[in-house]
Amino acid sequence: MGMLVDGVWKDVWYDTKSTGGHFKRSESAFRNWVTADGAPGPSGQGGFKAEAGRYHLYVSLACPWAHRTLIFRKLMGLEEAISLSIVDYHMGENGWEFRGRDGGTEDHLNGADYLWQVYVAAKPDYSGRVTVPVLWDKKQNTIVSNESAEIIRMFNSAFAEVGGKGPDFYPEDLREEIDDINALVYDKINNGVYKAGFATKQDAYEEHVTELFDALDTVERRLTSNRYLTGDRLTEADWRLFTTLVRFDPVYVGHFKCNIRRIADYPALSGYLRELYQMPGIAGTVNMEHIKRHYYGSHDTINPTGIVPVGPELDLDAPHGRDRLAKAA
Ligand SMILES: N[C@@H](CCC(=O)N[C@@H](CS)C(=O)NCC(=O)O)C(=O)O
Repeated sequence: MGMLVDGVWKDVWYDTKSTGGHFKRSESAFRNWVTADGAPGPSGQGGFKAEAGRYHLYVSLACPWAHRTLIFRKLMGLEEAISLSIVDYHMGENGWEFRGRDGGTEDHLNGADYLWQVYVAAKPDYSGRVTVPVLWDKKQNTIVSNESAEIIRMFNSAFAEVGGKGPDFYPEDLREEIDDINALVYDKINNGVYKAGFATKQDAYEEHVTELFDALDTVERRLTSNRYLTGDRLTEADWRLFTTLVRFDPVYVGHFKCNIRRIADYPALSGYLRELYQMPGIAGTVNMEHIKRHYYGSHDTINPTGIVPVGPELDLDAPHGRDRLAKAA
């Protein structure tokens, strides 16, 4: 674990001293958008037109943020159009690295050993964290974006004319509702598990773990009468929640001490998790070995022995029982 300072790699853990034991996530630095015609998107520079074969995605199979982008690449039929490299599950003193073992790959494109080298190739004096996912442009040899929330919107809509297919997961008429639910889910659940798990003071941990479970209770109530978060249509809000839920019982309950309840204890959330997992193509994006080995093996300050627990037994293929709620539109 570390970061780049003026293009030089430094092995440092997150600073929680200056924030009273609270983990504060940094803003993503590369915020350009691929668009259908290459016009600038909501932020950054223009010039990134959607073209088949032009873009490359770097992911970790362990990471919930990168997992979103892998799901959208799959659901929008972009596997041929957007090539992929997968970092090793272990993140050590050099940060994310390419080792080509157990489902991880080499860096097919830039030939890097470490992901930080890809960031330096894009911006030689880059300072900041080196995170996955990364969307790389082979034409301009640079990083388009390292913000998963924005990459999934690009995959959702920019590639329709170059082979992208699939439903619209961010439909006009639901945008306000999706944005509202995303705000809660991001702050209290997706990032909430990290705020609990990376806290270094008891009161900081307790504050975030309590907020996390309040938010899970809210979402459970919503999913008791709604098939999906915004009603009967599956949207990006659901996929954003899914990548945290699927990691919850195997990792966050133990490793991040998010153990007030398990997802298995929530009837609606656990059925909903199984329904999403069982949708075509999704199980193939979930690699439980990478997920467990990464978290338990890479955070020395939390789990110094690196021992990976054997359990829990999970059966994500069990019937989900969600059919009794409204059918997907
Ligand atoms: N805002 C980013 C966050 C990505 C992120 O934090 N990824 C983690 C892996 S789960 C990472 O690469 N962390 C390395 C680090 O912070 O040094 C996004 O959603 O794309």
